[in-house]
Amino acid sequence: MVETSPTLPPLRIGTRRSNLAVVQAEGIRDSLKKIAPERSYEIEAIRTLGDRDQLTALYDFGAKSLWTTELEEKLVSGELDVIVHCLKDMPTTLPDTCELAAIPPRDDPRDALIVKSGLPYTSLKEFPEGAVVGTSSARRSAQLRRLYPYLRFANIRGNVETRLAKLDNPDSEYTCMVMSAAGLERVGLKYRINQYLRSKDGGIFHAVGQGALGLEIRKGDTKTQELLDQLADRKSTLACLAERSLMRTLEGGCSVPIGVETEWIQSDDLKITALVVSLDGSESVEDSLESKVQTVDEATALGKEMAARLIKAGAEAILKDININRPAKN
Ligand SMILES: NCc1[nH]cc(CCC(=O)O)c1CC(=O)O
Repeated sequence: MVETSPTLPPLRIGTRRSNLAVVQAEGIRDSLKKIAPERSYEIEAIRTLGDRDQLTALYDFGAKSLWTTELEEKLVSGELDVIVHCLKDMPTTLPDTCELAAIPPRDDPRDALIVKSGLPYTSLKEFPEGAVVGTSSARRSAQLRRLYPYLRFANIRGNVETRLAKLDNPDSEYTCMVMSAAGLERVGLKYRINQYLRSKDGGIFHAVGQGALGLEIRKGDTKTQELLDQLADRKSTLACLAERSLMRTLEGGCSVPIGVETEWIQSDDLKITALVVSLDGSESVEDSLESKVQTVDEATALGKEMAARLIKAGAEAILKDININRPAKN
C-alpha cells in the first residue's frame, strides 16, 4: 500500500542572478534531488546591490554585505529556505537570524590568470613593464604589486562573462585579468586559464573561502539543516572555517588584502599559511601554522592563532592603515 504523506512545500533556493550563481544553485538543487527526490525545488535568482552597482570599485563598498543582504531578508521572511552563496562573498559574521548550514566539497581554491585573446603571454613573469592587470580585488592587486612592481592595475567589474568580454575587447587597456579558477570552471571557461596562481607559483594567496559554496538557512530551521547536512564535506568545512576564523579575527572585509592557503597534511593535520599585505605591496607579513583539526572548535582556534601570529608580526599596522585610507561609505 502506498503511504500518503502530506506533500512538503517546494524547497526554495535563493541565489544571485549571475550565470555563475545560477549554475551553482542548480548544482545544489541537483544534489538535493538525488538525496530527497520526493521533494520539489524552486530556484529564485535575485539581483543584489553588488550586481546592480557595477561602477563603484569593490574596495569602496567597505564592509557592506554586498551580495547577501537582499537574499537574507527573503530567507528570514520565509520567501526562501536556503541561499547558495560563494562562501567568499559571505561576511564572516552573519545576522543573528541566519546561519551557515553547510559547506559542500570545495572546488579549486586558486586564482587564475587569463591573458587577453591574441596576446602571446602565458604567465605573469612574461609580461612587459606597464602591462595592465584587470582586477577589482585589493587582495590580488596588492599581492601582485609586491612581486611585480612594474605592472599596472585597472578595475574590472561585472560577472565572469562580462569581465572576459572587457578583457578581450581589442580597445580595452587590459593585458590580462585574474579570476578564481572555480568560477571559470563552473561556467565552462576553464580553457581560458593560462596560469594557476598559488603562493609557490605566481606568488598569490587566494581569498578566504574561495572555491567553496556556503549554504545559509534561517536560524533554527532544523528540517532544512538536516537535509543540507547530507551535502556537507567535513574537510572542506573545517578548512574553510579555519580561514573564516582568521578573517574574522583580523576583522577584514571581503576586499582587504588577506590571502590564505590551507592544506591537509596527513589525515587530521591542517596547515594554514596566510599573508596580509599593504595596498601598494610594499609591506607584508606572512606566517604558517599546523595543528590537529578534528572539530569546528579546533578549526576556529587554528584560524584565531594564525591571526594572532600575523598581528604579532605587524599585520595590525598594515590593516589599520588600510582602514584609515578607506573612503567612508554607509
Ligand atoms: N568576488 C567575486 C567572486 N565571488 C566568487 C567568485 C567565484 C567563486 C569563488 O571563487 O569561490 C568570484 C569571482 C572571482 O573572484 O573571480
